[in-house]
Amino acid sequence: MTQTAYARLHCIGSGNLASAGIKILGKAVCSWATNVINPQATPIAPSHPAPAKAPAVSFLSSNSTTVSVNLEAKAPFPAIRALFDHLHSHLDDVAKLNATYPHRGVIKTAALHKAESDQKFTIDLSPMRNSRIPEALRESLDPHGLGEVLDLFNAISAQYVPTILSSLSILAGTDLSVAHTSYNMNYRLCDYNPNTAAPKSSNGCGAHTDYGTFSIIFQDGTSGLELEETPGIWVPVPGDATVVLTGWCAVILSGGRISAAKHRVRRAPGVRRLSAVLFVTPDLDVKLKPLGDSQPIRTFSDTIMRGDLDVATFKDVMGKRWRYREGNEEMDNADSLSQDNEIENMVWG
Ligand SMILES: O=C(O)CCC(=O)C(=O)O
Ligand SMILES: [Fe+2]
Repeated sequence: MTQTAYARLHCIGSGNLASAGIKILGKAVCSWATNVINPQATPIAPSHPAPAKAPAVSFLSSNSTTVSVNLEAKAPFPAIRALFDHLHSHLDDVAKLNATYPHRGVIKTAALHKAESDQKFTIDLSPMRNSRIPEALRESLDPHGLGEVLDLFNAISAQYVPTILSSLSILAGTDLSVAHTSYNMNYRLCDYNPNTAAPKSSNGCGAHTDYGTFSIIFQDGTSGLELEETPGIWVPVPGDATVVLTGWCAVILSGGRISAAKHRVRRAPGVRRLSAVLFVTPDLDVKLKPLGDSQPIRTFSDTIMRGDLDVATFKDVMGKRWRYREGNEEMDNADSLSQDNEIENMVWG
């Protein structure tokens, strides 16, 4: 993959990131950082060295969990658009792809017939990376954008995941890379296409906090992504920004030193928006409890402190809610709790 353009990347950060080689640009750094990091905590350098050329960081908003970083990477949106366009008009290829992963499906199209769910189409590329897709089928989709998209996924993972983990380790005060040895990742393409069951609905992606360690969100220039700065107050993210958001696993592993931003995507009638998200999660067998020897700065549930919850179980609980919100799975007790409510109960007790 050739990388020619600079993208703005927003990720969790603070003044401490300077010691990871990341240049702080925003004046609001310190006021924001105190919301994320225990000011008393002594940062512990992670065991792996920071890369020589680290991305530059600036702030997205005064007190949310996001800052912006310059990255030499950009998602191939023409290829992503071509892939979605091909699949929207070749339902036989959609059926073939989904048959390779019958458990969940590769392409989610619930928005075509469910007006209440998130009004978007998604393609999950992790089954393709795991070689579940027969070579011939994969190759037949390469000219329609798949090849380019997978190349980008692999390049970004190799180039930026260790850098971001390294920076987050400083915020966490402990080496998070020990919980990320297997590169447990998913790469998801999203098409907020106006052509769904509810064309006028503004609900592109319902409010949620990602469950993993962090997610990198690439956008095609179209706005719609919003962060919850304080409860009920939503701040729009510029449509041309690339964003790193931390998730629940980062909150737990860092003993509460890292927080996680709730976010959502709003649709404008008739406007198509594409995004590509790289989700990074701890290894499935990792016990979700604060790592390292430092005292957690928040009070976690007994289940968390005992280390009774592993990543695979957490993913299972969260995944059911996630698929319900996206319209891809039914739930018996769906009305009683939201995705975040259920996770909050597990994490805080
Ligand atoms: O499409 C976006 O910008 C964000 C999507 C998202 O938050 C998610 O898939 O978890
Ligand atoms: Fe998300």
